[in-house]
Amino acid sequence: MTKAIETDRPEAGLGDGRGAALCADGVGIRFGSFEAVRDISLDIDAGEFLCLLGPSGCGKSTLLSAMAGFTTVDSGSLTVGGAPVTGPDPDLGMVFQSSEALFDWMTVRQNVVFGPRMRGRSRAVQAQLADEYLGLVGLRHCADRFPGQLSGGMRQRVQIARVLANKPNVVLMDEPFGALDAQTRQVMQEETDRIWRASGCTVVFVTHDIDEAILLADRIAVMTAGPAASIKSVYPVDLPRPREESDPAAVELRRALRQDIGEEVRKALRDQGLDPEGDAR
Ligand SMILES: Nc1ncnc2c1ncn2[C@@H]1O[C@H](COP(=O)(O)OP(=O)(O)OP(=O)(O)O)[C@@H](O)[C@H]1O
Repeated sequence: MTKAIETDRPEAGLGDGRGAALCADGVGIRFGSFEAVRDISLDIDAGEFLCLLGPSGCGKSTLLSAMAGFTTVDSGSLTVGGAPVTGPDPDLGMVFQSSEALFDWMTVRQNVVFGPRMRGRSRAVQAQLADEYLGLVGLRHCADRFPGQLSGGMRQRVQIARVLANKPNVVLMDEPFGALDAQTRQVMQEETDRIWRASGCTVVFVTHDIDEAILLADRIAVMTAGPAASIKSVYPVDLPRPREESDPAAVELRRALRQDIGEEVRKALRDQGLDPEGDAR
């Protein structure tokens, strides 16, 4: 008799990790009387890596949080694979800046398989997922350690593995490497490029760092200064991967982005009553 073998096929409604298109159409978000973002429209292709750049406080995290279903939109719509975002969903994975998002009392392996375990996957499937995704982020040897026993960069890798173990079609990353030292950050950027190419999912990545965006993105969307922030411009990044900072096209793109974002930062400072040109006089 042939014994049925449980495969790792996603149950209905969950992602297959292959990427899904994400569409923001006229999105507006308010916090009481404060209008954070206004009329944001973005079409992100399945499997695309999009970076969101903009001045501090413009609304990048707010927009990402709405994409993740944590914040409701007041106008317009957000869809993933054509279906409206109505709340948090394992198909939309979120990687936070702080690795405090990990469960300190669980081992690395238990953290990684938390989502599949909650959805009742068998122990065999959980073991397979832990092995696959800890392997992808290079941490198989740390499976039995606790998050407190890992470095900041390793904890961020565990967060990424935990999100990918849900096989999301879209991964949202909110300044995931902002708290890391420069060397670890560089390694994590290279790892992210490799992991994203291996997984095939759609990524929306918020960062302050222009070089990080040029290294990772297929396209870079620049937001205006808030309040009522919107998308100012979108730059395609037509550079071969892995990317070199010294590539003349990267140098030119960096210059254009610095100028574009610099205008918005100066505008934000003026709105706060500061005079950004004052020091130069
Ligand atoms: N829950 C909230 N209640 C009220 N205002 C909020 C709330 N969350 C965010 N804001 C405001 O919305 C604006 C956008 O904030 P957000 O954190 O999205 O900006 P950001 O671009 O991600 O900032 P940073 O780059 O500094 O992380 C800010 O003015 C912020 O004070």
